[in-house]
Amino acid sequence: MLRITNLEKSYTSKKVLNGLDLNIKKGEILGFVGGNGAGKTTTLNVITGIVDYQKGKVEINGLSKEAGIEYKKQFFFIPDTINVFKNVSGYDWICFLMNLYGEKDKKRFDQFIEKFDMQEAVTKPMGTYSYGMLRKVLLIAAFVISPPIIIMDEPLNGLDPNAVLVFKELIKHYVEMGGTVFFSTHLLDIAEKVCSTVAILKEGKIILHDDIQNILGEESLESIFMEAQVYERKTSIN
Ligand SMILES: Nc1ncnc2c1ncn2[C@@H]1O[C@H](COP(=O)(O)OP(=O)(O)OP(=O)(O)O)[C@@H](O)[C@H]1O
Repeated sequence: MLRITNLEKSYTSKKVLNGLDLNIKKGEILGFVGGNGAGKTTTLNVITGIVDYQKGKVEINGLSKEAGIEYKKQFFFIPDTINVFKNVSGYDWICFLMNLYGEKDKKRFDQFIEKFDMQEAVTKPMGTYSYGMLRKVLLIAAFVISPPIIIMDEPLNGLDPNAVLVFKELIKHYVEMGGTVFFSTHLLDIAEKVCSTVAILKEGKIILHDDIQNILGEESLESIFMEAQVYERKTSIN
């Protein structure tokens, strides 16, 4: 579904991604973890075309960014920092996105608005939204559009407990319907509960990518993560 090969990215003289390889299969819910500054956001920004890179290859469903809009239609991205049209309502904005992606299921749209408890806010300008409300609008857009892969940077930031439950439910349903999820997180307990696979990024490379069951065994993801910061473990996917 998503294949990254030998990716290198530097900001001026600082090399952040150093030959990163990652192969995400259809149906995976991949939790992308790594210490502060490991390069998670940079990786997501490279995949989604927000920043450029010096070397390597990024493909989604065999398409690279040179395919233009067809490449962009393969994913929906929820960034950590959200810039929105302040005078446009969440409702109008999602309608616009649905048109862009060719999605027509308004019934599902209404259901998701209700699930995220956004009935009142959704018709108001997005400039009046709290951070959590903006995150909910983006999640509603992602699940309504339902592209081949949903990519998210710290998707649980700002969500209340009810929204976290809805998030888990909708991810499960989306993957059952053929979707793939790739998200960065610092919340290892959530990753443990939501993800089917985990990839650990260290010094610009993936040092572990495996099924959550294989990784966990007797240990928590937290202790695996701490251990991986010290010792490199062999990746068994890729
Ligand atoms: N625009 C930029 N210009 C220069 N350096 C940058 C830029 N963006 C990120 N970096 C550097 O690249 C490295 C990786 O940053 P990145 O935000 O990708 O890490 P991260 O794993 O997402 O971190 P965190 O978990 O703290 O959010 C850091 O050392 C950061 O200082």
